[in-house]
Amino acid sequence: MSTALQIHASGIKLPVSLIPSTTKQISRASKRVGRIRCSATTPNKKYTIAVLPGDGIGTEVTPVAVEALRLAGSLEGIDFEFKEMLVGGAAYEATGVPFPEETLKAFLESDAVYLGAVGITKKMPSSDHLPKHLRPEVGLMRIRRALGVYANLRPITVFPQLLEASSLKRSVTEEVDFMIIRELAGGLYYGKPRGFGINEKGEETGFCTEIYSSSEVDRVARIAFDMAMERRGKVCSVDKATVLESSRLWRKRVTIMSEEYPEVDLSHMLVDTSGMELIRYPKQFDVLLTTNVFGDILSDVAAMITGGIGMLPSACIGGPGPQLFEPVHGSAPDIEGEDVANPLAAVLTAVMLLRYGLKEEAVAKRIENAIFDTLNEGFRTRDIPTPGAKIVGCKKMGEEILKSLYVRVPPYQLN
Ligand SMILES: NC(=O)C1=CN([C@@H]2O[C@H](COP(=O)(O)OP(=O)(O)OC[C@H]3O[C@@H](n4cnc5c(N)ncnc54)[C@H](O)[C@@H]3O)[C@@H](O)[C@H]2O)C=CC1
Ligand SMILES: CC(C)CC(=O)C(=O)O
Ligand SMILES: [Mg+2]
Repeated sequence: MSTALQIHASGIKLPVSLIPSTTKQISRASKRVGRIRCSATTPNKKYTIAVLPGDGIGTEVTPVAVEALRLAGSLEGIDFEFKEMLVGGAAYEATGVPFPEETLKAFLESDAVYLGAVGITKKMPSSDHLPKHLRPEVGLMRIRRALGVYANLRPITVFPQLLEASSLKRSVTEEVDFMIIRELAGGLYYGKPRGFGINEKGEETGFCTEIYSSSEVDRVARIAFDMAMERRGKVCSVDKATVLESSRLWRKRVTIMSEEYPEVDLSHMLVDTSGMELIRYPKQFDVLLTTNVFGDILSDVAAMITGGIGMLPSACIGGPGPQLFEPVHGSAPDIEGEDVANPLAAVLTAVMLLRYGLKEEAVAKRIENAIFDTLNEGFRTRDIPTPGAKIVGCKKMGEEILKSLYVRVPPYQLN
């Protein structure tokens, strides 16, 4: 079905006058399109979301997620206020620091924080000339710290439409569905001492410290065990306990925690083996719990099961206030500005914001269904090609998701 389209401020085209903000508008639109089925009422709930597009493709994929949230929310009687803020290289350029005070203040008034990506860009292809505290990535690390989030949920879910998009065989990837839980607030990325020095031979050295305390391990392990209870009851804890003291403590605390969860089957795996097992037989995993650095690396490996890094969303949870939601990918300077980035990781991140942050499952389901439907219609970005697919850009993919939300919603998916 074709609908007139209007260019929204974000550059994404929305179906004209199908931008419902009131019940009347929705029912008018519904009559015109004839296929809209929704349970919208006058907006009765309002959420404020701090939105930080960041750098590179972060600025391209974030508007898609925002428009999906706005539209799906309005269909469920939820009104979002989006407060756009600076972070990373964009913030450094405008304010001289990658994490400005105003951005932090905005967090305190928000119900959730959404971040696109930070990092190097075509304009700033390296940040090596900057002191560490001014690098774009430090903006993100500070945000995670400021929000007190310590568990990063990275679901590895294979869409059946994308089985041919993976570099792995269908028989390996089919029906894979597991959750990587990456410790996010400690370990190698934050440990002290760290820095540069000169050794006894007069050579330059660089050093970092991986340090975990028992409480840091316990709190993230609890999230993993609780999640396993809701899923298939298995936790695989990944470490390098044969070599690292920090991993020995990790393994000990996870084992102690497992005593509180007799229904959960706990196993331990060394990180190098886990890299291999993720590619050999990923179906064995249900919840994969691991440290900050191992989780960072293994989730990019696991991305290839799903088709690519453009498919992985994440939720950073556990903090006392608003939680943080960010796609797993970075600023991708190699494709920045070309309108080819895959926005699905960003939109799936919006789903996680709704599900884990705001507990608005109905809206989350609407967006999830719209993604499913868009893939069913054959639309793909170029990073996830499948035979016979229609390869489209980032904006067009966004428009198709919005159309799925409005127009193509299969009846079985809604009330
Ligand atoms: N959460 C964050 O903000 C993250 C930031 N970074 C930063 O991003 C910058 C670039 O790092 P890279 O190693 O290049 O990692 P990257 O994730 O930005 O890109 C890796 C590769 O995946 C592709 N890719 C990434 N996202 C994609 C998408 N949505 N659609 C299609 N293709 C996609 C890129 O084109 C590139 O070839 C660095 O400054 C890094 O520190 C990296 C990872 C996460
Ligand atoms: C700034 C980096 C630690 C970001 C990253 O690679 C990630 O969180 O996956
Ligand atoms: Mg990473």
